[in-house]
Amino acid sequence: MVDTRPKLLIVEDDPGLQRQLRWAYDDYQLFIAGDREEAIEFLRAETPDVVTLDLGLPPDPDGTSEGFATLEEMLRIKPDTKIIVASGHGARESALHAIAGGAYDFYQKPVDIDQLGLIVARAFHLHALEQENARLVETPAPDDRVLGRVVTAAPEMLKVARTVERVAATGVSVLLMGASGTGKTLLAQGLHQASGGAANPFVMLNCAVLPEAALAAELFGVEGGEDATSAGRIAPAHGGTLFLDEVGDMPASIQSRLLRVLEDRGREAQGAMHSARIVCATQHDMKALIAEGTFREDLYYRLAEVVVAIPPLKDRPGDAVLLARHFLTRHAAALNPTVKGLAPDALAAVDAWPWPGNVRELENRVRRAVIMADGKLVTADDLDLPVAEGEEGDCINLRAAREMADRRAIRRAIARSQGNISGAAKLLGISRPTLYDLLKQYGMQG
Ligand SMILES: Nc1ncnc2c1ncn2[C@@H]1O[C@H](COP(=O)(O)OP(=O)(O)OP(=O)(O)O)[C@@H](O)[C@H]1O
Repeated sequence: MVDTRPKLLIVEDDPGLQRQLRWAYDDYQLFIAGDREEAIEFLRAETPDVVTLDLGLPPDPDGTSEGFATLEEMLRIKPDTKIIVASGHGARESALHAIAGGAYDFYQKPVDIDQLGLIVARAFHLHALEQENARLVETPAPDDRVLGRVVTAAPEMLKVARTVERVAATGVSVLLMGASGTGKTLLAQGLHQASGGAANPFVMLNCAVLPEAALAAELFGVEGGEDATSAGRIAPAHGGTLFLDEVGDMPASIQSRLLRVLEDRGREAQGAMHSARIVCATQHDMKALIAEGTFREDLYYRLAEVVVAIPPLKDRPGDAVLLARHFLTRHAAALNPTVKGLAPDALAAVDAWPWPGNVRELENRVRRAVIMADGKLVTADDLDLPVAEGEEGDCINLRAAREMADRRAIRRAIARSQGNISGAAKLLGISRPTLYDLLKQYGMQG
């Protein structure tokens, strides 16, 4: 059977530690190298995503020169490898130096297997996110779209889209249930497109917003009126799709009238064929509204022949990052073409945030971040999201933490010196060329 576990390479010359580490990682395919040559061989042959590297390797087991040479060579061969370096007692300096040289993180010897396990798991997670991001950059957007404009790769949402597609052709009434911003309107539009009546109008009426009289006029028409709407959206021969948003807020009198119309329509098969198809949406628990007497049960069964539950964004693994990329590309083109992507801390933050406002919140944050970003990459700070901690709440990626702190300080100094680079450098206590180097390194604008 093919082993599909992620690959972890351990570069460690101490046989005792090798044994200890070999038993510690059941979740990964392990490769253990005792020196640089072996490590490079494994890297080329197995292309592991994550490597733990002891800096003290033969022929310099008490120094760090061989470890640094291995680090450099590995990153040259496979720059996306997440390399976690081990530093001995009092060797924090060399660990920081390794991070400046491209290592992902470090851990202190003697090895604490649990702590190292967390760092390794986080490295795999981040690597997977970066790969996903790179894949999305390369993949033309329409591949991740269903029902025309719904962007998703989550099985939970693909199932929803498939259900909508299937019912589109049948003419049954559909109730879309989901929290605010989950995409109910978008799905209703998708359903309309997928149904034969796409050439006919898509009419949306919000039952929570329209005053009762206006809602009644829209639905049932105005006596004596002459234009198309005066006959009412629900009238036979109107065709198309009538989308009743927030249907749970429909006033009682309108509920009764609508039920009568639908019952009549059910009796006249001919009329039904040409009249509008009704799609409803709600963020309320309709069964609870029925139980408390605010919504008619008989009308509910007319309107909800098929009920489609739309999962919140937090329950669609991977979709937040996918959608963030999608909105970033779209808004950057219009608002700030310098912006090209999401920084690693932004990716991790988007992935970790619970998105109480669902896709609408995500789109708003990305739009604002695209406007605010002062470099090529949008950061967690631009998105106004907290930087994601490790799943267990500890282990810091020092390089990312340092970069973020640098970015914040630089931004502040430039703002305070009103864009004057010499002034900003002075405030930061560094030379002008160093500030220019940092601006270049972080893709920021002076
Ligand atoms: N899967 C998705 N792919 C692309 N865009 C999406 C997706 N889901 C939602 N959106 C976008 O997010 C925004 C909010 O979606 P939508 O208006 O459909 O949500 P809603 O559930 O109807 O919200 P509300 O209950 O507040 O009316 C819209 O701009 C919509 O185009």
